[in-house]
Formats: sequence, structure tokens, C-alpha cells
Amino acid sequence: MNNESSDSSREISSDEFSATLHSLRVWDCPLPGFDTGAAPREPLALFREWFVHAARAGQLEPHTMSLATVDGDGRPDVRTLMLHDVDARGWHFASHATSAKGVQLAGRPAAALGFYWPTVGRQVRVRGRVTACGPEESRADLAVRSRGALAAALTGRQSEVLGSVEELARVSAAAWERAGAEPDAPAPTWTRYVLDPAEVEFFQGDAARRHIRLRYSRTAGGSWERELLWP
Ligand SMILES: Cc1cc2nc3c(=O)[nH]c(=O)nc-3n(C[C@H](O)[C@H](O)[C@H](O)COP(=O)(O)O)c2cc1C
Repeated sequence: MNNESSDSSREISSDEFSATLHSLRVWDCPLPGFDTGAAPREPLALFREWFVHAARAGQLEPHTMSLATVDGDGRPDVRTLMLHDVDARGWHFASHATSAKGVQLAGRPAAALGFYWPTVGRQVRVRGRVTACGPEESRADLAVRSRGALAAALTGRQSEVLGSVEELARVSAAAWERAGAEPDAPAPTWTRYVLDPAEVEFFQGDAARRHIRLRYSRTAGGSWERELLWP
């Protein structure tokens, strides 16, 4: 082990942890405003506007999001995923149908997404029903992605217990090889999902804690109702 790695694995005292934690700030930089009166009638347009704005403002990885699901016992679960698209059908992502989240979504096809873009002090929350796309659309999801993404999809077994990192290295190397030789190889568990939004909330952080929250809720007739929320 070199010095750098032994340094990084040094035990951190609770005082040092606490001092670091309490030295950190949020909303400590110039932040954009949020004119809710000028907000579009539908959340999709505002999401696209905020997403592109965050990316152009230098937000790292604005296309990563938290996906929250619930298991068969009602226990919440959450993890980070990549956003694959947003359109009139909803928010698209992809994963293995056999993973923990895949099993949870099959049992309870409802989920929430959370985006946080600290560079601009903005958060977006989305709740709704999730539909698994068919095999064709799921395979097409991989066709536009990298060899590494295909290799990971071919590796499969996501969320299963792994015997050792050596086993991962061996199986992954074989999957990379196959992904290179067979770019159309079937990845049967890889599934594209679409979350159809029932509620979308936009949050603009403010240094004086007068955060602006605007929630869009879909009405029974399919139109969108907008309400401000106390922060
Ligand atoms: C930045 C980032 C992006 C990720 N993107 C995905 C993704 O698009 N699909 C996926 O299945 N897992 C992705 N993961 C891994 C998941 O967070 C998670 O570890 C994995 O999907 C297993 O989750 P589960 O056991 O709850 O099913 C990503 C992780 C990180 C940190």
C-alpha cells in the first residue's frame, strides 16, 4: 500500500469529522432567480430549461439522479442512476430487470427521482408510475451507448452477492471482449424504464432561506396544476 492510500484510509476522529461537516456551506455562491409567474404550463419544458442551464453553468454530471423505490415489505430504497432521456412519455432510465430495483419496480411500479444541481442551487423531484419498455426499445437503449455500457449490461447479475473482486474482473473482461466482437449481443435483463410523472417539483435555493418551490400536479383531466409550497 502506498502512502497516499494509507493516508486516505487513516481513521478520522469524530471531532475531525464534526469540524469538517460543520465547516461546509450550501447556497454560498451567487444563485439564479426563479420567476414562477413566467414558468411554463408543463413541467417537461421547465425541466429541459433547468437541465441545460445547469449543464452550461458547469454542473458536473447533471444527468445523474437518485431513484427511490419501495420493496415488497414497504421498505424504501434509493440509488443513483443516469437519466437516458426526457420526453412526453416521461423520464427514462435503464437497468437490469433482475436487480433489486428491477424486482422492486416489478412488484410496485411507482418511483421518485431526485436531481440536485448545487452549482445553481436547484433541486427537481419527480414522482409517478414506472413502465418497463419492451425488449426492442430496451436493446435500442444500449445501441447508442458505449462498449463499456454494453459490457456492463452483458455482465448482468446486478445486486447478486459477488464472491470476490477477482471474479468480477474475470467476468467483466470476458464481457468487454464480447461487447467488442458482438456489438449486437443480446442483453436480456437490460431494461429501459419510463417514469410517467404525476408530480414534479422545482426548488430554487436561496441564501436567505427563502427558497422557492413550485409543484406541478397532474389533474384527473391530464392538465397540470401549479402551486407554490412553503420551503
Ligand atoms: C453516477 C452513477 C450512475 C449510475 N448509473 C446507473 C444506471 O444508469 N443504471 C444502473 O443500473 N445502475 C447505475 N448505477 C449503479 C446504481 O447506483 C446501483 O448501484 C445499481 O443499479 C444496483 O442498484 P440496486 O441493487 O438497488 O438494484 C450508477 C451509479 C452511479 C454512482
